[in-house]
Amino acid sequence: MRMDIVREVPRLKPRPADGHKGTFGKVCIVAGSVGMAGAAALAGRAALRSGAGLVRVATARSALPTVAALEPCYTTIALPEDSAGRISGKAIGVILDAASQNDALAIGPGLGTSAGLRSVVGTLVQQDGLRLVIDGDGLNNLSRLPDWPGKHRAEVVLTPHPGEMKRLWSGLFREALPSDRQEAAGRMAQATGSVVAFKGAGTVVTDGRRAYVNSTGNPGMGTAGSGDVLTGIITALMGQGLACFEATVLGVYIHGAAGDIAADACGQISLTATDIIEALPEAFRKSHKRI
Ligand SMILES: NC(=O)C1=CN([C@@H]2O[C@H](COP(=O)(O)OP(=O)(O)OC[C@H]3O[C@@H](n4cnc5c(N)ncnc54)[C@H](OP(=O)(O)O)[C@@H]3O)[C@@H](O)[C@H]2O)[C@@H](O)CC1
Ligand SMILES: Nc1ncnc2c1ncn2[C@@H]1O[C@H](COP(=O)(O)OP(=O)(O)O)[C@@H](O)[C@H]1O
Repeated sequence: MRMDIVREVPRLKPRPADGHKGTFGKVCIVAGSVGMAGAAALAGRAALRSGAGLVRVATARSALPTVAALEPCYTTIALPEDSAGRISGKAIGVILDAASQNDALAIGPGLGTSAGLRSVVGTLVQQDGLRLVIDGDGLNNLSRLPDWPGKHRAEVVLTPHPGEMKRLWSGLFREALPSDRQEAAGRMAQATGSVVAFKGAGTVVTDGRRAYVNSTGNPGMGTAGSGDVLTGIITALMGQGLACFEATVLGVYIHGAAGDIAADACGQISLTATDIIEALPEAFRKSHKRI
């Protein structure tokens, strides 16, 4: 597969002097469940540290007090839940309202999987004009909807790790996942009309035409919640007006750079996803010297 290799990482524009929180993007993150409130908080907090003007975290009603207590700077939206404390299919109306009121929406971190969640994700990908990041269990629910690429109208970014990629792949293709990561990501992007960030050492970002292979990051980032942080970063960059491919390239680069700064400070062994968020200010300042 031939794709143009992108080597330059995009940058955010300097902030206008009269900018305000409405200028820098409203984003909503649909995430979390009882037992995985942390995933929602990590994504929401990472979005704040990545420059979104307003961050809303929509989560299962029972998980909300925990999610809200973990960070005072985002607001929260309580969603109807099922008996296991996962967001239920009945939440779709509130989620569609949130989608129409925000510049970008993410769904997935810590959701769990269920028929109700599958129908929520399936409905979201069909929304014209929606800019949507799908991660974690959002991808696991999506992989059980084999006909979604033919129906999708939203601008979609998929951020699978190898386990999620395998599930997505077997849902769409009757063949094994190619061992070449760039080929796998490129074919997934072409078949689905999405931007794909195939995560791992040397994350590949592609829209099926262009490919970027990331050089930042380290094995210390193989730690619970690290990918939830990436979701928040990419969503915030989309909220600030970057196109899906550019936001994903910059997001993956900054996430790895923050992971490298965090590893310098506390070592790869002790590094946690929270440390990556704490290192985002330095990662942005190094790469955006004038902002
Ligand atoms: N604090 C919280 O609330 C947290 C909540 N979280 C939330 O949990 C949800 C489930 O996500 P998850 O990734 O833990 O489970 P899942 O999708 O079954 O994947 C595991 C499978 O994939 C594979 N695999 C993974 N990476 C691989 C790699 N690099 N290379 C190769 N294989 C790899 C792995 O294979 P194995 O190595 O075990 O053979 C295993 O089979 C999700 O919504 C997330 O947001 C988490 O973020 C944690 C913190
Ligand atoms: N060896 C590595 N080198 C660089 N980045 C890594 C490495 N291992 C993991 N990462 C990054 O850490 C993140 C892990 O995400 P993910 O597996 O989704 O974690 P979680 O589901 O726990 O949030 C990805 O962005 C991945 O690229």
